[in-house]
Formats: sequence, C-alpha cells, structure tokens
Amino acid sequence: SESGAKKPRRIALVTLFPEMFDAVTQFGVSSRAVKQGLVEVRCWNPREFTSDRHQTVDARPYGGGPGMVMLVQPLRDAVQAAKAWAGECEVIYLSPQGRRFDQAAAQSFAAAPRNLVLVAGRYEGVDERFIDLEVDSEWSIGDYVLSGGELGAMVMIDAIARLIPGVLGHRQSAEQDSFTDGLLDCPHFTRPEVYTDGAQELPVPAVLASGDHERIRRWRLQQALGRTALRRPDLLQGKTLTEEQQRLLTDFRRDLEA
Ligand SMILES: Cc1cccc(C(=O)NCC2(NC(=O)c3cccc4nocc34)CCCC2)c1
Repeated sequence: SESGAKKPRRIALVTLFPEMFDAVTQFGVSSRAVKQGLVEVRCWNPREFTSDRHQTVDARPYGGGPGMVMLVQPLRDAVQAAKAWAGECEVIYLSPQGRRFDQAAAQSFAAAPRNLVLVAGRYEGVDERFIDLEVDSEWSIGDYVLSGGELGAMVMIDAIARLIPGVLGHRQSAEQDSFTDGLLDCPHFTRPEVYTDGAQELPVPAVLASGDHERIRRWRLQQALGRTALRRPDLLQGKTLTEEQQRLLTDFRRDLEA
C-alpha cells in the first residue's frame, strides 16, 4: 500500500465467550497492535450458528461420563465464517492435548504470513470429528486443568502480537531480543536508590547506578544466566553458551559458593 504499511494480521476467534477477548483488544501491547491496525481481532460465537430455539452448542457424551461435549455443526459453521474473513489461515484448536506453546512457536507464528483462527473449547471438550474436519494444529499453554481454551488463545495473541513488526518500539524489541534467546530475565530495580521501611535499608546493586554501560550489560547477562542455571536448568540444555556467557556463569557459580 502507499504508506508501505504491511497488511494487518488477522486473528479470528471461535469462542462462546467473545467478551473475554476485550482483555487483549482493550489492554496492553496487543491492544496497541489492534489500534495501530497491525493486527485485527474478531470473534465468532458458535451459539450464533445454531438453528434450534435453545441455541444448543453442546450435548451429552456418547459412552457416558460427566459433563457435556461441544457439537460439531455450530463449531464448524463458526470456523467456516471465520475462515472466510481470515483468508489464507491456520485453524488452531487450543487444548491440553496440544503441542506446548513457547517463544519459538510465537516467533514462527509472528513471522509466518498466514492468518490465524483460534478455537477455544468449553465443557469437557469438542467432538473429535470437528478436530479431524477443521483443525490444522492443536496447541497447549501448559499442563493444568482450565475451564476453557480462551485463556490459551489470549496467551497466544499476546505473545505473537508483540513480535509482529512495528508493534513494539525498536528499543523494547531490541531489549526483548537480548533475553528471549532462551534465558530468564535479570533482576530489575527502580527508585529509590535505597529503599527503607524504617527497619532495614535495601540498596540497588551499585553496578546499576555506576553508569558504566558495558559493566551493566555484563552484570545483567550474568544475572540472567545465573538465574536460569539455578531456576530453569532445562532452558540451558542444548544451548551453546558463548565464551563470555560461560565465563560469566562460572564466576556467578563461584560467587555463589563463596
Ligand atoms: C491436563 C488436562 C487434562 C485433561 C483435561 C484438561 C482440561 O483442562 N480440560 C478442559 C479444557 N482445557 C483447555 O482447553 C486447556 C487446558 C490446559 C491448557 C490449555 N491450553 O489451551 C487450552 C487448554 C478443554 C476443553 C475445555 C477446557 C487438562
């Protein structure tokens, strides 16, 4: 287009609770992406694709057992409507059986040109035939029991929207890049330089007030590495550390022993 602006990424949601998505369209970085026209978010409610008086979207499970299962037809018709809007898209069902969503997945979704149709389940889940007919991939945000897939869809929207070019300011995204290469974050401090509650005085680490940017960069990297090694050693598996990172981590561990 004349402004050189990229076409907005379209994210469609199929959900019984569209109002929940105000959380990502009205607040935070993802809402800025929407306001800037870089991302468009739209909801389709399966209940609007029912044809019975009671707008039935669920029914009892074959084989017995507790709870209800979402019917194929309203879900499928809602997905078809969402796909008509989303165009070239990937249909994703958020579910505990899905592949674990992580930063690498967020980066690949943000980089891919395809739009997304995110389907959130409720009740005990959806009729498996809907998944076979309409779903390209299943994704999970973690191993715990939730009441619906909507929070999973919002996690994906937030994580992906931040990575879409133009959404974050250059400084923030540069900051983000330095650490999302698989490390935990370093500690953060702000004023006052010495916090006191009357009983104790808690200063900010001197290095951060030193103004020595190279020393600060090294300290923050060492903290990120050390905290990752202590709290999430799994993130360091299979990660090749640079010479500098290895030295910083060794020093961190030695200081810990001291
Ligand atoms: C470990 C386990 C085993 C069995 C059921 C459940 C469970 O929570 N079932 C309920 C539903 N859970 C999710 O949708 C859901 C849950 C977790 C992460 C997710 N990431 O995306 C969507 C997610 C499925 C249909 C309605 C909600 C969880």
